[in-house]
Parts: sequence; structure tokens; C-alpha cells
Amino acid sequence: MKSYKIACIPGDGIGKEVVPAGQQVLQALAAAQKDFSFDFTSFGWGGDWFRKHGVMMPDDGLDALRGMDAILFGSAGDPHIPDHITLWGLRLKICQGFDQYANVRPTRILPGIDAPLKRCTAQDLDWVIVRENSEGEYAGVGGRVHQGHPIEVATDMSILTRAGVERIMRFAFRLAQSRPRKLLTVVTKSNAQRHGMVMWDEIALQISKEFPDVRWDKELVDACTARMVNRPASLDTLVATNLHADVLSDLAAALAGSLGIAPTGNIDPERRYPSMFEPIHGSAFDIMGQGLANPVGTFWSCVMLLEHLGENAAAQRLMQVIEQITADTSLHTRDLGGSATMAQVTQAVCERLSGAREKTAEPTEA
Ligand SMILES: NC(=O)c1ccc[n+]([C@@H]2O[C@H](COP(=O)([O-])OP(=O)(O)OC[C@H]3O[C@@H](n4cnc5c(N)ncnc54)[C@H](O)[C@@H]3O)[C@@H](O)[C@H]2O)c1
Ligand SMILES: O=C(O)C[C@@H](O)C(=O)O
Ligand SMILES: [K+]
Ligand SMILES: [Mn+2]
Repeated sequence: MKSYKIACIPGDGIGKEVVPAGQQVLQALAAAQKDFSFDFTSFGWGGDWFRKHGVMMPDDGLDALRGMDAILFGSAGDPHIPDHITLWGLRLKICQGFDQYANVRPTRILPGIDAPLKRCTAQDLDWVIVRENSEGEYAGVGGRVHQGHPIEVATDMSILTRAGVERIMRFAFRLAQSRPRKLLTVVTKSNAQRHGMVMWDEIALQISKEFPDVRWDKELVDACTARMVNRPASLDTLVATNLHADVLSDLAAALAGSLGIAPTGNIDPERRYPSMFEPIHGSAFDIMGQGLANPVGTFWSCVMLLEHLGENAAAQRLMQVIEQITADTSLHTRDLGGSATMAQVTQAVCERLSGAREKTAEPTEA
């Protein structure tokens, strides 16, 4: 029987709650499918590790992850440590260290979810945002001089490379081509950012020639936010820079009902390194430790993980069960207006996966 080596990195805040829930669900799925198993290794990296060791993860931490089939990640972010230390010390260290340059962020309105746009149905909103995940505004280039003096200067430089833009454009066109509508929107800001984003647009046009069957258009990022709200059905696949896509994907999640539902994969398309799957949300300081986190974003991320491993039947089964439980409003967590706890939602998913619920229901239905 095939066994997959999965690294689990809960990190901080509600990551410590949702990642074990994701593991439980994957375990229940493997037990039900009976044709593969998981070999989980958990890493206690994050804020607690920082308090003990002064770093978010060990310097040679990537070596421990290198041989894994995939990584399940929670969140980096601790109320007592500056956000740039936690993010750069853990999530970005792994994403950039393993050159997971394509960050794929699907959004759909799942059954039973009340999305905030009154004119928007589930058919109108079915998007995948492709986030450039290795450079741009997250290149980490910049610095501070004259710190603390009145003449202090601070810079963050956005770096776009031709190789980096070509590979993410090719990835996005290919993804758009694989979806029924074959429609791609290239998000840009080439009116204001007159160097990097102009090259971005030129490369989009160049790569589009390789995909004559994909319809594509260009939208400035500010106008794109309005289009997401006013004309959601006009969008399908989107590609944007690291920061633009970061912002757009939280908007997308909120428009589909909650930040707690949205999944993502940090993908190395060339499979040189393990890819990493995580909900798009962060540590959620306001609800951490209370068992209130919505685990659906993590479960959907597990679906993406399974697809990446080529376990398509298992991925479909898990997605089917996720849609069954969102359709049941008694299993909605507080972010969706319900009162279910994370543990109740997780248990409901595991029971459906194992068939236990159907079995216990039999006598009364007979
Ligand atoms: N990938 C990551 O590691 C990642 C992602 C985003 C934010 N962060 C970090 O997390 C910390 C907090 O960031 P933030 O407050 O901007 O964003 P956040 O996503 O943690 O929270 C924003 C809001 O959404 C709610 N929310 C998020 N996930 C939820 C869930 N699963 N169920 C129910 N409600 C949920 C929170 O309660 C909060 O009100 C910061 O340190 C930030 O840097 C890390
Ligand atoms: O931008 C980041 O990398 C952190 C977080 O906001 C995310 O979306 O993963
Ligand atoms: K996350
Ligand atoms: Mn984000």
C-alpha cells in the first residue's frame, strides 16, 4: 500500500487547531479508502519555537522537509512577535526556500453558505486566483538607513524577473486552459508602476500566443476589486503579483462567505521540492484557543494536497463531504453565522468519511 510522507506545520494561533483537524480528516479518509496511508511528521515551529530558540524554524529546517511528499501548513503569526519576523521566519522561508512559485487560490460559494452579495449565485462565482509566490513585492529587497533619526529612510523594492513572470504567466494560462471557460484575467497596475508592471503586461501578451484557445483580458487591480463585486461572473482564472493577489484573495474569500473557507496550495510545478497546502487565513488572534475556527479552509486545502499527490478519487470524496457539511447550517461555525465548534465540524466530516453516520442512522430509517 502506498504511504505518503506528510509534514504538518501547525505554526501559530488557530493554525495549531485547524492543522490537527486536517490530519484527523486525512486519517479518516485514508482509513475509508483503504488504498493508501499517511505517515505524518509534525514540526513544532512558530512563535513558541522562537521564544525558545530565537528563530521561527531551525536554519536547516528545509532539509527535514525536503524528502516529504507534501506539507500541511497552518499559520505564521504570534500576538507577541512582530508579524514580519513570524512571516519571513516560517511561511516565506519555506515558500521561497522551496521555490513554490505558484500560489493557487480557488474560490467558490459552497452549498449552504450565505455569501454577502445579494445578486451573486454560486454559478456566478467560481474563480481561481494565481498568486506569483516567489518575488515581486515579496522579494525582500530594501532596507532602512538613519534608523530613529528624522532623516530615516525605508525601502521595499518590488523585483520582477523575466524568468519569474514568464513561468507564472505560463502556469496561469495553462490552468485557465484546463478549466471549462478557458478565460484568464491578467491583473496589473501598469498605469502607475511604469517599469515592472509594463514588463508584466508585455510578457502576458507574449505567453498568450502559446495559448490561442484561451481568451484573456487585462484589468487594473483597483478596478478588479470593483469587478469582483459587480460582475463576478465575468471572471474565471486570474493571475496577479504576490501582493495584489494576496489582497484580492481575501476579498474573494469574503465574497464567497468567509475567510475561514478559502484554501491554497503553494506549488512547485516542476516538483523539485515538496509543495505546501494551507488555508489562506492567518492566526486569527481574536478567536485562537477557543475552538471556534472554521476548519473548512484547511479541509479544502487537504483536497488540493490529495489532487497534487494524484489521489483524485479521494480528493473528490473529501470535497463531496465538505459540501455536504456546509449544506447543513447546523454545522456552521460562528464566522458563517452558526454556533458549531471546530470539533463538531471535524467529527461530522470524519463520520461521513468513515460511513459511521450512515450506519448509526440505519435502524431509525428502516
Ligand atoms: N499564511 C499565513 O501564515 C498567514 C496568513 C494570513 C495572516 N497571517 C498572520 O496572522 C496574523 C493575523 O492576521 P490577520 O488578523 O490579518 O488575518 P487572519 O486571517 O488571521 O484573521 C482575519 C479575521 O478573519 C477571521 N478568521 C480567519 N480565519 C478564520 C477561521 N478559520 N474561522 C473563523 N474566522 C477566521 C479572524 O477571526 C479575524 O477576525 C498576523 O500575524 C498575520 O501576519 C499569516
Ligand atoms: O502574504 C502572506 O504571505 C501572508 C498571508 O497574508 C497569506 O495570504 O499567506
Ligand atoms: K495560512
Ligand atoms: Mn493573505
